[in-house]
Amino acid sequence: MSGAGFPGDRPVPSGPSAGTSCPDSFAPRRRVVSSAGVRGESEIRDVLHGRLRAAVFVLSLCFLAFFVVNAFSPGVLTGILHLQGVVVVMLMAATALLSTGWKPSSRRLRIMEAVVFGGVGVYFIIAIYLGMRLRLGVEADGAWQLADFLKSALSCMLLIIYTYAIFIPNDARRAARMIAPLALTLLVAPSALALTTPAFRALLGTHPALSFENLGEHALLLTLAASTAVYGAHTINRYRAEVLHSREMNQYVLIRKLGAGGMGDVFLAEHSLLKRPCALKLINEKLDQNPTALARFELEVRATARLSHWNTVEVYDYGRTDLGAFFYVMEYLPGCSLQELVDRHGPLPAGRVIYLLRQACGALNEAHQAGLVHRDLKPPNIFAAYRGGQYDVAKILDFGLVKPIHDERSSVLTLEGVVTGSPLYMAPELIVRNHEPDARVDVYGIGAVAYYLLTGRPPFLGPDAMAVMIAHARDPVEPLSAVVPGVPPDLEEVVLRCLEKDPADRFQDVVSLARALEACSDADDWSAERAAAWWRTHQPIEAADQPPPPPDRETDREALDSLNHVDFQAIARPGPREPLDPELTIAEDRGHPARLLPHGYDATRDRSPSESS
Ligand SMILES: Nc1ncnc2c1ncn2[C@@H]1O[C@H](COP(=O)(O)OP(=O)(O)OP(=O)(O)O)[C@@H](O)[C@H]1O
Repeated sequence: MSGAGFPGDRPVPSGPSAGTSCPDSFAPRRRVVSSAGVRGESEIRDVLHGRLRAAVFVLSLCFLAFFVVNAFSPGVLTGILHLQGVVVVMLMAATALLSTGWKPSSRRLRIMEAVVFGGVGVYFIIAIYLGMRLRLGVEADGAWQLADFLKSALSCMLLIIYTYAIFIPNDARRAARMIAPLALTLLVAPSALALTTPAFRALLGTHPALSFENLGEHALLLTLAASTAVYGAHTINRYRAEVLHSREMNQYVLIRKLGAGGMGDVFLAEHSLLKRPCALKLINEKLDQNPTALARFELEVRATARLSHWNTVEVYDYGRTDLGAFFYVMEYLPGCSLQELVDRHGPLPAGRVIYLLRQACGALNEAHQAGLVHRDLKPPNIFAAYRGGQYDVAKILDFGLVKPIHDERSSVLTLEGVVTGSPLYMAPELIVRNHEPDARVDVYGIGAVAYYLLTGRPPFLGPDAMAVMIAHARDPVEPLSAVVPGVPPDLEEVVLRCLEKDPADRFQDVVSLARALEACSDADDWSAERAAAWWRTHQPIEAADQPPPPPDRETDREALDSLNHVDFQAIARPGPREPLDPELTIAEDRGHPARLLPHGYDATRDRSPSESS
């Protein structure tokens, strides 16, 4: 047991001065490598490259067909024919270029896409303008010819719009940004003609062929086509995203969903090469569009990655999927959160609370020494995990609200509403803002979590979030022994001191809090052995979450022998990958064993404190 009051056999800072006297000991030992993003980027590029090539090829065939038909039709302007010929040659050249080994960046591909479709739009403006002027000159049935011409121009434009929507991968917003100007090109030429040609103006709205009802119908059709094209692009994009999310995310294979939080879904996943299980948190699509939420997400990842304490969840990686969704990967924690532990088994005995929270203090001490305050400590954010062959290893996660103590920028980032964090466990100074939040906010958080673990309810309850927050700021907390008889007085005193309204009246840091917990009479009442016995009887950890068995030496030797006969060329040229089959469920496909914790677990089961000990 360390002098700072933190249990566990891992190297942890051993005193209040650990961080300040030797800041290097808190230097980041892990680095977040966003390799996933790198691979995702090349995948996006490849998808875009192939799709753009197909789109340009289809367009060049369509334009070639019209060029051939027009070349043999009388009455087509030579100027338009020449222009069409130029467009055909350019589209074919672009198809040929995209079919060579040339590997442009995504940005260049997007520029090329804009040039191709923008060029087609410009061609349409010129061709429609010239074509309309030509037909206007025909004396007898000019207006009817003009209307027919507009109708066929409309059909061609619909073909182009749908080609764009089907082939080019886009989200709805980007699809709209490209499709709307394409659709509007149909309005540009008639508007220009109306401005420059009085004869056309005279026909507009008066001649039955150019009546406003007729033109309005065209406009309606165009608007509907453009809207369905945008919606279609969005749907294709989302369906593809769902298929990808359901199976693979860069180099991670998703096995099953672990749960969902405020920022997004969490999946049990496996690195495809390392075969290491991990938890992958995928940020919500809605938040994806929100720069503040994204900044908060990155802050969460970076803040956690700066910490190296055994009782802080380890971050392995972060990046973006090929569709641009953010995710990060952390160590997978077999076990459950303290919230789930109390939900399933009722309030915890004093010794176990002390055992878990002293470890949490160790992790927080490192964060505080590094200038970070968690600010959102709550039972769901602390895990009782099975790690390194030990049970009840406390792990702090979700550093989403971590705030560097003197970082103005990040304090703004956490301000998405009036206050951030869970109202049930929130320190008064976060609500009243009469005091700059510092590490003592987390001392309050630990006290509130301890209150919940010992009594099964948070320190303050109320009809809504505001009522609870006001209670934190104003009302005296009900003594724990009044809620649950039998809470040891010394532990109750520690918890109530953590929950003092004025930070000056609390423990001034988590080191003194850990020492006070260690000094409680029940501190030695729980141990690694007791934890192991409890988990075995109450909630066995599945074999899938146990360390893998030692390797079979015979198999190893065979594997080594086989290395002498490796077909390196085959490795350099991997065969085609099996297509994704959205019908398969992830778990079935992976042949993964059943869940660690069954869904629909009866929360009222095993509720008595005695049973949970
Ligand atoms: N590293 C992990 N290992 C195992 N399970 C995890 C891990 N991280 C999260 N989970 C589980 O995934 C679910 C969602 O976690 P998450 O942290 O997003 O929830 P939350 O704390 O409610 O989120 P938030 O604080 O953003 O509102 C929870 O049930 C949690 O138990």
